[in-house]
Amino acid sequence: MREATRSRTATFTGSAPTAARGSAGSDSPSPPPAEPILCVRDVHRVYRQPRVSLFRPPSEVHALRGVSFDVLPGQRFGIVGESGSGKSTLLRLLCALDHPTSGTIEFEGRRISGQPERRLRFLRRRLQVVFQDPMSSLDPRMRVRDIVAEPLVAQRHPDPASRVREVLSDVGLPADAADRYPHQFSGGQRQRIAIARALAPRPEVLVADEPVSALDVSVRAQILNLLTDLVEEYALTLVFVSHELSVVRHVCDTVAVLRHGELVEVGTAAQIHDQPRHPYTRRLIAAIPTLRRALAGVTAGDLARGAVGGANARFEPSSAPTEGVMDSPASEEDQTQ
Ligand SMILES: Nc1ncnc2c1ncn2[C@@H]1O[C@H](COP(=O)(O)OP(=O)(O)OP(=O)(O)O)[C@@H](O)[C@H]1O
Repeated sequence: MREATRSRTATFTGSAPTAARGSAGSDSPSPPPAEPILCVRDVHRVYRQPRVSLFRPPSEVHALRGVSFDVLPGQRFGIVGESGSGKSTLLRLLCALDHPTSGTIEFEGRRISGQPERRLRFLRRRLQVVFQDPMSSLDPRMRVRDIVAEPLVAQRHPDPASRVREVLSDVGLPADAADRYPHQFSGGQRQRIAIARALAPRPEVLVADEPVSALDVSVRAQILNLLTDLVEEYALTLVFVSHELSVVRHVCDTVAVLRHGELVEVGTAAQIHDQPRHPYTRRLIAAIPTLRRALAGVTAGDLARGAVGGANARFEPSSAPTEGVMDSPASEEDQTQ
């Protein structure tokens, strides 16, 4: 059965260059292609449910079906798909929090799939995750200082306290935030804490799992802006998972479209948006309300270059990608001072 599925597998390599890496002049010889930082090959994940009663036979869910792609250093790689398409499953595999039923995943050429935890220590600092819901990802009994310091202590950082202060400032939180507990913050601020914790050990890869979808619409733009700024500042490789193509389009330079556990299309964000090849991608684009579609035509690169709305153009709440109404001003709640 696995073989039958494999034969339907398409292989993609996300090879779009990032804006950050820039392009050589037409006369210069092109630089050698970068080695992928993440390499996913023919990955399947089958969830097997044991028989729980005489009347309930064992069942299987084939959540990923032969997924293959590369993520290059510095790339902002978006994975988009509807609910149940396998995004969270794929994300857990990329972070080695779960392992494929078959296929391989490598981080800088070192296999991380199917490895015991003791062989994954090198990965834990270098790849960090921001989860969807900051309320459930932050321990309510711990002060922010200890939450953010956790990965630093694990790696025996020489001065966790000063690194905590530094990274809290990087995410726009006041210094006294360190003494408080997660419930004393707004949703947007809690996501800033989660981002601070992820960035504290200075990872090379940041994986973000629907990082704004649990947030109030009025603070989503602020968190997206913060993430894109920090990706630049920390020279991160970003893997960004979302069910909203318009969000992915804003944040990422490369987009992979996942449907029923298969990658149906991978391309530059502009290609996917302007010339989608797969009918499913076209349906995702058609599902973006018209105004959003026009705004989604503005690339993050345009914004960064100041080609739209001046040099300091930002995602505004009214243009921030969302499913819902986004025209309300940024809430006072998320002001950090
Ligand atoms: N632990 C599990 N046991 C059994 N089936 C699972 C498990 N986790 C996920 N699935 C199934 O695998 C498929 C893919 O689920 P997954 O959560 O990866 O999708 P998703 O795209 O992240 O969805 P959502 O956006 O709703 O979170 C679904 O059919 C889901 O029911």
